[in-house]
Amino acid sequence: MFPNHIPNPEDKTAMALTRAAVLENNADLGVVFDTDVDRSGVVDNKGNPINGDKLIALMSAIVLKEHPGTTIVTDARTSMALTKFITDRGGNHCLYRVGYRNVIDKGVHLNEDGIETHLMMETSGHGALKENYFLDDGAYMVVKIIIQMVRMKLEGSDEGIGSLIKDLEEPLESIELRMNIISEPRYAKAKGSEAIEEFRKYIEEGRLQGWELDSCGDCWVSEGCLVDSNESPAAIDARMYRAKVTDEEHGQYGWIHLRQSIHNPNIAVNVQSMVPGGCRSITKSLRDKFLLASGMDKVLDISQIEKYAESS
Ligand SMILES: O=P(O)(O)OC[C@H]1O[C@H](O)[C@H](O)[C@@H](O)[C@@H]1O
Repeated sequence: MFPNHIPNPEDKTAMALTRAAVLENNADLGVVFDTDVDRSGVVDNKGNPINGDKLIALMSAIVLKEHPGTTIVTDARTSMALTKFITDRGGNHCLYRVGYRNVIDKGVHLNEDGIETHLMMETSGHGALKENYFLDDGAYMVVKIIIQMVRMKLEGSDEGIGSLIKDLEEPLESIELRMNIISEPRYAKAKGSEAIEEFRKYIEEGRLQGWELDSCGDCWVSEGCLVDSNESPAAIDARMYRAKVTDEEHGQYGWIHLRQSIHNPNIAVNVQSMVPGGCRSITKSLRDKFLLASGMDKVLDISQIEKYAESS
């Protein structure tokens, strides 16, 4: 396909062109890799793109058939629906820090602690399996998918691989915004870290009503699993916290995740909501009750937040 699109399973054009090729050729599967083949995405025989959360769900469905009850580690940008998908199949979902190394290392440590963890995947398409020596390996993921696809065909099913995730709901709303750190480059990391810690403090002090630092069972998204007795954790490369957002009417209807970008002097804000307008109201609260209230708007360029909060 190259050079028709950039090699990236998160890229809409890459997925759309692969979808078109699958439909045109009546193919069983389309595959998208990044340049070094550690990230992957696929397209099923009906042309449905399977990347991000959907790829994690597909791999979870396959791995949970082979290893019932296994723990699956992902980064904390996955949907509430993915957690439900995994737990409905008897799995345990460990939400962890963004960055594929963090996600894979967490799986290694959980296994060392006797918590059987067969799959570690990031929404970016990075993924590793215990059986493949925890290697970050997109090609191995796709081989597993092809084997499952052939198995289904041999069993007489023409439904295609996408049928394994047909009950995965999609978040109604999902956004990512960025706030540049206003600072000389050499101070940007420290300022970013300060902003994220302030965010945590505001939530812990209950200044954002209905917001609570997110956990999954015994795990804290920010710190990793409490059961993890790893004595020499890697230095924290970027600070990040996810908060679940609830109200009386809906219970938990969304979450917000703030983190220092791994590559750039900015803060990434991810928000998901299961109710209409939820992302906007969460963004407004972030602006009014945290960024403006704490004075962090002087340290961060909040123009994207303003624009989204005021859009209709
Ligand atoms: O922090 P960002 O710029 O959004 O990048 C985040 C990404 O950084 C790297 O590319 C890592 O390989 C990914 O695992 C991670 O998801």
